[in-house]
Amino acid sequence: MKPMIIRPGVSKIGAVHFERRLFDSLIPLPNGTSYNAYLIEGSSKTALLDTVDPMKAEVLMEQLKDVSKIDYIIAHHAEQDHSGTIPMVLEKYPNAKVLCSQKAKGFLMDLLLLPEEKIITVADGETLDLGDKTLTFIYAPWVHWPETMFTYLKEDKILFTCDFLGSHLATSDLYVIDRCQVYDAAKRYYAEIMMPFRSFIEKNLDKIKDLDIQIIAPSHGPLYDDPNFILDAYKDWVYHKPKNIVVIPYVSMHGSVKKMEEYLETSLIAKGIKVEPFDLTVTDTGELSMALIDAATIIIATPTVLAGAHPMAVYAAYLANALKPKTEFVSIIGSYSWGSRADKQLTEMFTNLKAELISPVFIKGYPKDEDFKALDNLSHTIAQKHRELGIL
Ligand SMILES: Cc1cc2nc3c(=O)[nH]c(=O)nc-3n(C[C@H](O)[C@H](O)[C@H](O)COP(=O)(O)O)c2cc1C
Repeated sequence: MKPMIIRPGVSKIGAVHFERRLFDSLIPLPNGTSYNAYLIEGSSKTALLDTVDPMKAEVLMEQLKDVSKIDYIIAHHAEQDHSGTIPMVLEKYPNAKVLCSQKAKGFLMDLLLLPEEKIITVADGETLDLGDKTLTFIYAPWVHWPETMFTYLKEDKILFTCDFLGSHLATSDLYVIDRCQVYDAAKRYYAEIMMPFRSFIEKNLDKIKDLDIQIIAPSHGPLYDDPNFILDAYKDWVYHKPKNIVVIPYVSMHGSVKKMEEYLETSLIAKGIKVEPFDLTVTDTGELSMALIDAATIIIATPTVLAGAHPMAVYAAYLANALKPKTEFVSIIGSYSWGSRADKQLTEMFTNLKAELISPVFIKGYPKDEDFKALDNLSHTIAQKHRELGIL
């Protein structure tokens, strides 16, 4: 892909990775992704903002073919999808210096084996003069690593936010065109990457609130020429209370737990509650993570396997606990035949959640009348809790 001009002297380069389907050997990428780098050519100095994943190094090097000098490589974040091609760029431009936060210096040396003398650290708020363009570095710790920083380009009112506010979305569009598509991709990205750092996101949103921003340029996905589109979405995901939604990740081997889940689902819907069930055997973890953003209640549903919860239910509980959603209530439903510690095992996993535990419903075998009554009670309790929270 050819460089795309954002403003005179400012272009988006980097690579769009349409065919990639898994990130960090962990995160499904239904829409591919991109590694956005930016070239800022001032009247006296030239800066390259981030690089690309080494898988796409040749795309970046081709774009730099006619760029005669780079004075600075700004490394916003040491993760290799942005920093991994720095060594190759340094080989082409041996006089270039890498500018990064104090914390990033060690990471870049550890991860990429960059020589110390190539790196200059910048302080929070420090500026860099490129001639007719001025960069201000803004430390933004924990979105999503501790060393992350943003760059603000004063003359053009562009904020480069690296992973923050980005989306895993491969598109040839420079800016957001299809808002629904980008909203979904950005929400998925927030859920999987940013949600565990909600308190830091609040601080970082606060830090940039007085900047005059015309364009937000993240390191993944299209740029925002209407910054409020993504800022308002983040405010909703981060600050607003959870919604009247129960997410039920479930797994069933022979139908007992499935029957319990269906019964509970019907009972909750009848009370005016939205239910989002996820059959864990076929669930895209990104879809589940997105659902967790807004869910007031999470119910994990599992059979007993080797005295504990089904491994897929363990994974769902682990994920919910690791992502730290705003969820207010959690519970477990499940089935066993001779003995189980699955409910205890799962409830003990929710160490990060500030959620109230509603008594689990754990039954023997296939559900019977008294078990349906217990599920009705559970649904009644959830409705009451949602009412008290003011969301039902
Ligand atoms: C591989 C396997 C291991 C099981 N291990 C246990 C166990 O350790 N303790 C127990 O009480 N039941 C155990 N069970 C029985 C199931 O938990 C029980 O039949 C439950 O009702 C299954 O729910 P489902 O129909 O939703 O799969 C096991 C069943 C299977 C297939």
